[in-house]
Order: sequence, then structure tokens, then C-alpha cells
Amino acid sequence: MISLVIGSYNDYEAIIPAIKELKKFNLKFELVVSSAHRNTEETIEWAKKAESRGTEVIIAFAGLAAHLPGVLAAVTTLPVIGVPLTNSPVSGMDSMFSIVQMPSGVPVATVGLGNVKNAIYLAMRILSIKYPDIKSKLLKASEDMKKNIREQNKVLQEKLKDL
Ligand SMILES: Nc1c(C(=O)O)ncn1[C@@H]1O[C@H](COP(=O)(O)O)[C@@H](O)[C@H]1O
Repeated sequence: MISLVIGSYNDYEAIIPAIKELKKFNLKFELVVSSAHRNTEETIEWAKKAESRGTEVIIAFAGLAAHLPGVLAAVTTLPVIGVPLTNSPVSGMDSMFSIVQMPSGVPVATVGLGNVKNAIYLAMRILSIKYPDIKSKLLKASEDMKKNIREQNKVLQEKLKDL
């Protein structure tokens, strides 16, 4: 199971594309709101129990001073992916640095600013080591992507003829 955490209910809108991706691939997930800053003890308790509840990868989405992924990573050995959201006056630079600059021994994997879908793909890659059906889904998605680019190229070549 993939466990998704958002630091605030206000992050929900931004992560809808990630939820759609999870549903598209028919992956088991849970989504909770929990904050390392605002309900610290509960967040730590949740993360400590995550593995025994069946979580295999945690994805933590947060904006501003995004300490959430790092705090989760500090209390579990599960892989944690941190996603910097872009809702700040500095367009997510604050969350990106908070997530990426973890001290040695407490790694948090990350993806591009606001790239919530890539967090799902990265989680799938981690899980594909254990689950062949997830690997098949990734391979199929990769084939679809290639097909899509070939189609885009066809359209482009036709457009060029008209110039
Ligand atoms: N970065 C964190 C943490 C944390 O790291 O624990 N908790 C909430 N937040 C972030 O604060 C932003 C503003 O939240 P509010 O809109 O609720 O004030 C959200 O993007 C959330 O992820």
C-alpha cells in the first residue's frame, strides 16, 4: 500500500492528479492530512505504525517549510518521497530545499516542484521490485508514452508541410 500524507487539507486540490493516477493504475492507497508542525505527536505515531499497517512507500506532499517528509523519514525505515508544493510566495523553493537538503542518514527522495504524478511513478518503480503486476503496468505506461510521442511527431511533420 502507498500512504499519501498532505500537510494541510488546503493541499488536496494540488494532489488530485496524483490520486487520479493511483486510480488509473488501480493501486492500493490511503490519504491522510497530518502535519509535522501542527499535530507533531500524532504524525510521528502514524508514521511509526505505518509499516505494521501495510504501508510500503510513503509520499508526503507539503508546501512552505516542508518538514513533513523529513520527520516521517526520521521515524520509519520505509522509503519516503517528499513532494514540494508550489503554493508559497517563492513558488515552492522553500519546500524544495526543506525536502532535498536532508542530513545524511535520513534520506527523502524527491521529484520536481509540484510534480505530484511523478511521485506516484517513483513509488510504483519502488514497488515493482516486489510486485510483477506493478512492473507490467509501468511497462505498459512506458509503451503508451512512446506511442503518444510518435503520434505527436506525425502531427508535427504534417504541420511543417503546411508552412
Ligand atoms: N509544510 C507543512 C507542514 C509540515 O511540514 O509539517 N504542515 C503543513 N505544511 C504546509 O503548510 C502549507 C499551508 O497550510 P495552510 O493552508 O493549512 O496554512 C500547506 O501547503 C502545508 O502542506
